[in-house]
Amino acid sequence: MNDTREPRGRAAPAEAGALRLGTRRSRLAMAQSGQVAEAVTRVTGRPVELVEITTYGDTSREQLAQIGGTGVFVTALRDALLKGEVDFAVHSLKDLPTAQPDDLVVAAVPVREDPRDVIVARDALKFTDLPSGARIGTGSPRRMAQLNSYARSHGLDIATVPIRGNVDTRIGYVRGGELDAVVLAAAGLNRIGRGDEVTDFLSVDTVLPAPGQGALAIECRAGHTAQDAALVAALAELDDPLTRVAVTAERSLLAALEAGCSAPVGALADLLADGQIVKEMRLRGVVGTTDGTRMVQLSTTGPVPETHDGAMALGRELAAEMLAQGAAGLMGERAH
Ligand SMILES: NCc1[nH]cc(CCC(=O)O)c1CC(=O)O
Repeated sequence: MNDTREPRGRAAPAEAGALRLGTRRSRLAMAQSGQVAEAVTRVTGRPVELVEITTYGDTSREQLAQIGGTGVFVTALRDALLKGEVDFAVHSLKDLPTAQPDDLVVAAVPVREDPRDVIVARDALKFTDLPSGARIGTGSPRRMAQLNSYARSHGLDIATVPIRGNVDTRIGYVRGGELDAVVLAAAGLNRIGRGDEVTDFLSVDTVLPAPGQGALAIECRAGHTAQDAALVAALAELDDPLTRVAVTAERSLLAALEAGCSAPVGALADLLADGQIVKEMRLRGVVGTTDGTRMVQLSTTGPVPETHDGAMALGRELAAEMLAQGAAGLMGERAH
């Protein structure tokens, strides 16, 4: 067992052996890790072994996962990477802090899933068919702000109700009759095989998704050893450059607003195509108070940025315009 790796203090992946994928054990994390594991085996020819990383958050109550819990999990996965206990990790990009640690690198951002938010409502109801007085559960200030704003401007009498918990718990509120609907991300439901429970897709014109929603990040050590560098290079094959440029712009906007993953910020970069030819990219951003009374929503359209710096600049520029319109003053509050 004691091989030559030990004295270097950092276990490198065994040559041609299994790659170790660090994962949380939640249903969503296991599903997306399993899906990425298959893709990684396809491009590297190596088996992938899932290594469950448990944290205080996993062993205590689910609530913690909501109260800044994602940060706790990301940190635990990153620690395992840095210690050499695992070779790579898969994160939901929308839960990943915008600051990138020096010793780690996002080796791939695979093709994005559906970025939209959806509702799961009783009686297969569509969003606009929810009756007067309907109660919609969501713990996200971003979703609350936009749903309440839409309801105000369209004379819809609905109430957003703050809830917490995993997907099962949330959908359980609808099945149990406590709520008329809950809002979730299409991508998460699809990944755990529950996409058929969606009763309506919210147009991104109504609710802009969270920056990076629907996209994954495959993170590795930044290539200080030959094995690390080889893995980073191999995983690059799973990168989708257009998804990466879009999420880079969205996350740059989030960072420039100095907002965290629980802030009421929506952002989406989409590509305007002419047939198969991508023509331009449009970046939209929104910030609002959770009651939906005050919103700043802007967009910009231009050539698809050709570099990382270009995508970063696009996000920063839109954020600067939003800040000039008072965005900072709308981000102070939090959901109860
Ligand atoms: N905050 C929890 C979370 N983080 C990632 C997803 C799934 C969607 C995605 O990968 O963007 C979800 C669930 C949800 O918002 O419904």
